[in-house]
Amino acid sequence: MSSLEFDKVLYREASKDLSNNEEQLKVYDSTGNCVVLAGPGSGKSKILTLKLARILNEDIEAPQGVACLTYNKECARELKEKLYNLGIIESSTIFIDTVHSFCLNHVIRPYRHLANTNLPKEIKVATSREVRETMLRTFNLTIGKNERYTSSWSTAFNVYRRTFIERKSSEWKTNDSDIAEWILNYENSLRHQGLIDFDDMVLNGLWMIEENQWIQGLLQAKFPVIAVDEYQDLGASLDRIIRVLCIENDTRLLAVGDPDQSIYGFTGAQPSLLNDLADQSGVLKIRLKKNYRSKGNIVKASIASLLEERDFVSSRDEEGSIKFYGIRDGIDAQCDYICKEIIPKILTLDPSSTLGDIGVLYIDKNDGDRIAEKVAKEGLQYIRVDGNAPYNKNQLTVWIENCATWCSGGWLKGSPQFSEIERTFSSFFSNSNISEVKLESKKLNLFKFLFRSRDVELKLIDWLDEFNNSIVSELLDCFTEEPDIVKEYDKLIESAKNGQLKDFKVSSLSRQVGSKSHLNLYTLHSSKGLEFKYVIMFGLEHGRIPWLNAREDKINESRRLFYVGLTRAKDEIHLLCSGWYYDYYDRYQNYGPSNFVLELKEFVDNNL
Ligand SMILES: Nc1ncnc2c1ncn2[C@@H]1O[C@H](COP(=O)(O)OP(=O)(O)OP(=O)(O)O)[C@@H](O)[C@H]1O
Repeated sequence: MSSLEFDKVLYREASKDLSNNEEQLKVYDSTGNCVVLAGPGSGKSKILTLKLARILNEDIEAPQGVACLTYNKECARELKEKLYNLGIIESSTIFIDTVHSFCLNHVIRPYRHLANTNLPKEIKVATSREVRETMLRTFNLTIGKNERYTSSWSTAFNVYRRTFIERKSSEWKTNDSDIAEWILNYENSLRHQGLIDFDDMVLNGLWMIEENQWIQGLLQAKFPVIAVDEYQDLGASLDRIIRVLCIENDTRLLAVGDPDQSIYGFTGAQPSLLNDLADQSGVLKIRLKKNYRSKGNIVKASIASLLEERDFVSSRDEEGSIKFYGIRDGIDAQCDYICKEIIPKILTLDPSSTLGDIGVLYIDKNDGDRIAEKVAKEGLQYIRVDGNAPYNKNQLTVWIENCATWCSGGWLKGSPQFSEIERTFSSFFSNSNISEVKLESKKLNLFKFLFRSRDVELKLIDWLDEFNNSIVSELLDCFTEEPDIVKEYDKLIESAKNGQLKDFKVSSLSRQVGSKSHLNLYTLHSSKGLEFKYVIMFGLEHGRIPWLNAREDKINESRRLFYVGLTRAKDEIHLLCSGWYYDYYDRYQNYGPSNFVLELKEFVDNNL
């Protein structure tokens, strides 16, 4: 059997799963623009991957390809892995990456010389320090004459820039002329430094596409199909790009998303954009109704939390449970209760379960500090994803995680593939003057290191030490202009030496999600897309979720965030609150439990 035939058999096998779901089958058989609107756990990711596999095998022939746009690099990596499992190997005809990367690599870099833009000749991306400094300096020149710079100013700046994308419109100036002026000064200042930032990539990508029909034609010739995952989070610029290419032109669209899970308002994302796109003429709108993840009562309760009707039903027979705990004292007492009462009870009552089945979800990184401290005191190992986590994910740390995955068994499964690791490694040198011969010799060294380090039992710090000595220390020269990237790498090393990752093995670093022996600690935002048998949410106080005196759109977004947390659970939800918490000014306040919890409790008590 040829490898192509093998691929076809493999994805047909996988698509058998769809025979129990008429709506998924409609997506699978669609031939034109298709938008899938569906709730959590309904198989959006599954159908996106299967349909992409089918399109690649049946509808597209090299050198044409498919562009698949995702919310962030981690989503892109997950999608590549799922496609790989269906026999689809990344090649030059499959682009899977962020919208920023699409705009930079397929619009700005190739065509900016031929289009009318004010972008610098050499594209240099501003570091976060350069962005911060330029924002502050231009703020002081404009608004700062009368106001003090706070983080809410930078949020307002970003939301404005990402919402009012049409600079010729009257809205752009009139909505808030001070912020509009600040943005223009900021962008001019970046240009004087020969820099662009991430928003520039998407905005300029959009403007270039909109203003140049020949770019639309070239993109369509290269990528006759565009797929978008998590559409609800991708913001107004991406929405406009999709409309130009797929609604006003003939590029075929496959988009999946869930407006109820739109929780990134600060990126300019609005849940209405996806609903509106699905209603465009010529778009096949499909709603998936079965929830394969959560037991019945969890689906019912999560819908009730939205205060709106939804027709989702659980495909599971069992009921599932939602438990409420009013703890007298504040967040520390709740964390204590989780560690000493709830987790041991879960593990005792369900002996087949492990810490990896439990997700503890919270509002912010300070909650992460509180729970991590208590969990460590109890001697439990954990994975933590929030702003105070041992290190943040960036292109370098994610690449190191990938290398760790390869060493701890990935090499056997081809996941990740060495070619993927090698390609990212080469891309780090793209702005250096390294000769081909030298790069080849570095790649060989990388392969030798990874090959001799294939051992799941290796201590993480020993693996990192050797990796640093043989490969990474030299690689850091590529990031001299990106101190933030190096800072996160240093944090990773420090944490493996003396901090939270001290007793980790190399296998624990690699793709930590899904580790059986680690408790999962996540902010509600970072839990998106994940699922756990048991979900514990704490710190659910009024004033925290939602904020005190929040505007209606913010309250609605907080409600959706609460919904995202609830819908991560397969079997059981545990909700903790006390009413007490330390506010922004470090005052110990009691505004009572969150209304979201009170409303849900009433629903559960009366209906389930
Ligand atoms: N037709 C199907 N039959 C059986 N299981 C399915 C089917 N479709 C999806 N699933 C399973 O349901 C679970 C949820 O699927 P998936 O992750 O694709 O959902 P999702 O809609 O992307 O969820 P979320 O929006 O919460 O991230 C997965 O375990 C998946 O394998």
